[in-house]
Amino acid sequence: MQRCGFCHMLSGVLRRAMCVGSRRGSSESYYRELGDQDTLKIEDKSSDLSDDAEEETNSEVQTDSMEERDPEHYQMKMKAKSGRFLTMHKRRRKRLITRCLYNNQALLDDLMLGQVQCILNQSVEWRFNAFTLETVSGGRCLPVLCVHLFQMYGLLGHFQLDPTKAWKLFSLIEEGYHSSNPYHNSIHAADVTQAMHCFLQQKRIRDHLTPLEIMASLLAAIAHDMDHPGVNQPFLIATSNHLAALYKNTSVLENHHWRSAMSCLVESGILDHLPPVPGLRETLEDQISSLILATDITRQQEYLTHFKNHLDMDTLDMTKKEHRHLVLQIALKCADISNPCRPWEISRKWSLKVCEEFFRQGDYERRLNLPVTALCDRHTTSIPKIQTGFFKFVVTPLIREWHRFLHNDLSSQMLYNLLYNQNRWETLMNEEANEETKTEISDADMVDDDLDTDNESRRSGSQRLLLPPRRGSLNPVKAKNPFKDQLRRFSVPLNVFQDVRFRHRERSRAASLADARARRHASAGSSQPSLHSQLSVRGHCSHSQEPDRTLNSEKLLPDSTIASITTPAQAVRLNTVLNEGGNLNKLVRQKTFPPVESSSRTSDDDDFLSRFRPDFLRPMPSTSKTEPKYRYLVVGDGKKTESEDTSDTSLEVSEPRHKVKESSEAKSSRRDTSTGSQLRDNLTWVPLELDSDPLLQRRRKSMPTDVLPLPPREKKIREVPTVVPQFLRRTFSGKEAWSKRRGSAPSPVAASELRGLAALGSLRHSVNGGRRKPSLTYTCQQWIAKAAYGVQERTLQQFPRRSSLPVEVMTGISSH
Ligand SMILES: Nc1ncnc2c1ncn2[C@@H]1O[C@@H]2COP(=O)(O)O[C@H]2[C@H]1O
Ligand SMILES: [Zn+2]
Repeated sequence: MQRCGFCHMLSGVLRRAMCVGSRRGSSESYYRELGDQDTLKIEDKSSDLSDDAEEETNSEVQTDSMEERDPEHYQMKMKAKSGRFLTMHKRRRKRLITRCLYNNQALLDDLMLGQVQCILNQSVEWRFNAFTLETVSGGRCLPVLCVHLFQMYGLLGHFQLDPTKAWKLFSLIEEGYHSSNPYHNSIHAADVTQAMHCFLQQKRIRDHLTPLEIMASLLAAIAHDMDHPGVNQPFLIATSNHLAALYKNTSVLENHHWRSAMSCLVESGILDHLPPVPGLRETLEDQISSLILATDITRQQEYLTHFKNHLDMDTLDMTKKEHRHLVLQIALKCADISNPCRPWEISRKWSLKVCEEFFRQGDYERRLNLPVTALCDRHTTSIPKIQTGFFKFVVTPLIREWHRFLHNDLSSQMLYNLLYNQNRWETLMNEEANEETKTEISDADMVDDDLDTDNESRRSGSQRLLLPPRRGSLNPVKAKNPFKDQLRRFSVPLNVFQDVRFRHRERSRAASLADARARRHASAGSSQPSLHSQLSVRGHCSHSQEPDRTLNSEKLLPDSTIASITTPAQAVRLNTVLNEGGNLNKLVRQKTFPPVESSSRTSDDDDFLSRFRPDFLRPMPSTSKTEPKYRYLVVGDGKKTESEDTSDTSLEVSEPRHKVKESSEAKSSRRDTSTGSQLRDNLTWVPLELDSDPLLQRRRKSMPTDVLPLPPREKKIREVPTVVPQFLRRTFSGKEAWSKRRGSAPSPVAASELRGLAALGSLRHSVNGGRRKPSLTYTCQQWIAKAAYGVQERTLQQFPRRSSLPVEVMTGISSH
């Protein structure tokens, strides 16, 4: 492509400006120029990308003759070109030096560009390691990989995308990921993108895709977890996060991910120069949103059944747009949970990271005095258990179908790795179970000792009944055991541990077990570090060493996020971006938890919490025969409506229904170039104080809270709604604003908040006090339900209806 001197200079300035804006500063910013691969590539090369590309093209013309004339010089020149990255700013100068020393380029170049190139060359292989790319690219794995792929597929040329804007887009998306998340960070995005790239390269798919579908698939993979807060949807619901209210507790995170992605598209301006094909942009946006929404793991069964039906009946026709889209949705789903299918060393690393994130959430829940999600409780579950269950009930069913579809080397390799890895986790799980059994046996003996010498007067009557005193003669005194003061006695009923002395032991058990394991591994000369000890010890320490502080959910969220909108101005701006119409208070972060004192649960709490356990995954009972069981929110034309679904809500599947559509005005308003930064401006949070509020009295009159004598924990929970009006009053500090809000807003307590309360009382998994014996699970959905909510076969009807909650909470039907 010909460029005049002015354009040349301008593009240089733009690039520099882009790098100045980069989060990581100029010293780590660099810009990758062209790469070509022998893979699927869009043919249209009408517009090329940069002057360096031009240089390359020109120089290629001369290479043949050069090789003939001076082979040695030619070889050196090619080596110098092997790391084709240009660095900016200071690095540009350094780069010149390394160019002179091209013989030792890999050693001298501090960005290790040779290695980056080398890793990128493997980007179509299944053994690709995103962690390695992250290391060699100086922490920029996502934009580096994306530019490489966009160039490789010829998307930049085909859609006339400005490469500087492309780089900006990828950098913005990368910034949107929280590097503080152990799992949901930009490395995960790169990993999923690379997996998606592998799938797109499979013949059965590649031969049918349009450039638009390729671009949508890649963008969806890149942004599919953008701005993930590191906690799951039930946590957001339980803490009444405003996103949960905004998206009606439905695919909350996924909705947020795709909208965040859209904001980056707008802000980067990458689509400004799309060819003027009517509907191109809308189609691209629709595809991205639909692909990202499909990654909601709780809806896996829907998609899987749909896909399976096609495979069973052999009706997939890749020439049909809808069928290709379904295949891409499944491909992205597979890519999203493909870490168990990677080679063991890579897969294991992902497993540790995802579990670390789960356990962090469990710690937050514990500190917030919330019921700890089963999957996230480091004291009652373990990594091998989580992995075995996840591999077996979530990943295997999906990958098996994927293999049925692809039926080639890639899918065979994935399945092979999956089974191999699963086997390894099962072995670890069995080892763990054996260790626990041994520990229990020795514990039981020690407990006998303790109980013999214990002061009987410290026990309650029920404890005495459960654990009658044993005669000293039956329990000869043992040699002093180093673990004696640490181990929780699994063989003893839990209520024995209401004794403070035992409680301490319960908390210490994880550490002591881990210590024991670590010692065993060390003595066995195991070269592999014990992952039990790695995580349990770390987890235990972090928990036990935390000073008791006043906590709230905002403080505990790992990062400040878009989820942290606190002022009406911010809410208005976000509203403009989303253009969903009125009801601003939905967008204001609603604090529903009182500043929880970090305190341990009492048996009263346990009693209370075990009474209420709504199941969010199962159909809610309808109040009448004709009433729909579910309602899906459809946002269209700036209005909110509810579409009703009267179909059977069992695990059998229907077409994916959740689709948020926007009006064209909404889209055009989102396209305002300032909106992306508006979204990202909302990255602050304000600590909120909570006092009691007279409004509470008014509101609570409508709710018969005093029907039941309440245990202290429940009282605390019911006081939560006081916080909302108090907070809102503070937020809308002007009198006018306050009255304005009151005028347009629904009653101070929205159903979504009440759902949060219900969740609060419902997620307690540990009905037997933490001694969970996992029972058999059969399907992915059940596994997820069990893991995330601690719910298995029980249905909502089995739980007493809370008289203090309106019927909407029990039926799942929004009152709005
Ligand atoms: N190895 C794993 N073990 C357990 N859960 C996982 C694993 N990999 C992915 N997941 C879960 O599957 C979810 C897929 O969607 P997300 O990436 O949003 O979040 C992911 C995790 O919650
Ligand atoms: Zn993901």
